[in-house]
Order: sequence, then C-alpha cells, then structure tokens
Amino acid sequence: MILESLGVENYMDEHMNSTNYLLRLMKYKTPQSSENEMGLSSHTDKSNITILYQNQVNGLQDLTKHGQWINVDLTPDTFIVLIGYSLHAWTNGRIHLPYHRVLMRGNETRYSVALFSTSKDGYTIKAPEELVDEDHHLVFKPYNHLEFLTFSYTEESLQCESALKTYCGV
Ligand SMILES: O=C(O)CCC(=O)C(=O)O
Ligand SMILES: [Fe+2]
Repeated sequence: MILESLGVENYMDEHMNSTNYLLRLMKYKTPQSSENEMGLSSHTDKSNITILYQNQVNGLQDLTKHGQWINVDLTPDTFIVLIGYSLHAWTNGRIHLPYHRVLMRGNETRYSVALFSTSKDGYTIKAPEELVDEDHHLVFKPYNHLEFLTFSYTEESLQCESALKTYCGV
C-alpha cells in the first residue's frame, strides 16, 4: 500500500526478498508508586515497519511534529503500524519516522507484541531514483543496514539527535 501510494510498487519483489522478520513479546512492570514510570524510553525503530499489538493496558505515546507527547490509546483488537528507519530512508524521507515511548501508569501489567520487518543484514538501503527529484533531493546516502545497526549502538550515535542523519545524511 505504501509503495503503491508513492508509485514505486514495482520494487515490491525486491522489498520482500530483502526483508526479515522478528517477533518480540514485551512485559512492562507496573509502576512502584502512583507516579507514571517510563516503560520504554523515546526511540525510533530500526525496522522497515513495526506492527504492534497490546493487551488492554495502554501506555504507548507518540511524539507529534510539534514536539508534544500524545497518548496512543487503543481499543481492543487494534493493531498499530509504525514506520522505522529503513523505510524512512528508502522512501527518501517521504514517510515520517515517529518517535515513540511507553509510559506506564496504573497497576495493571502491560504486555505488547511487536512484529518488526527488518532489512536483511547485508542489504544496502538506497532510495529508488523515482523518489529523488528537483523537489525531493536525496536525504540519505545509500548505506549498509548491518553497518548502520552497528553504528546505532555506539556512544556517538546515542548522543546525536538523528543517528541516520549523522551516519549517512546528505
Ligand atoms: O510496547 C509497545 O507498545 C512499544 C514497543 C516498541 O516501541 C518497541 O519495541 O520498539
Ligand atoms: Fe519502538
């Protein structure tokens, strides 16, 4: 759907062939006091796409473009889809990369399950030429996904505002 909306659905096979999947189950402790507690600090995902499902306990927050944290309160049986670094870079920055976090409140245990679709280790992420033009200059130089992952755990990466821009921003 995303590739179609950008008119690059002809890359679907390449995309599918370069993708791996990782399923992760998370359990968040209930806060020790009546104060809210950070369950997972602010971050962006390193996936192409993350699909999230949670039990009835809300807590996910999303950072708006205006810098405000908003609650993503989900009704039962709702899935949430987040865009990660790889797809953000591959689409030449056309799709917003959302910062998100989990803030725990109340006294119920929160469970969530996340399916991350990630680029295969040796894959080079390069925006297709169809997405680069006069109005959309290249935002990121082509980069090796595994090498970027290695960089993303370094002190330099943790200190900077955008690991991806620092690593391969044009
Ligand atoms: O548990 C959640 O709702 C969010 C999990 C998450 O953002 C992550 O694992 O990257
Ligand atoms: Fe995340």
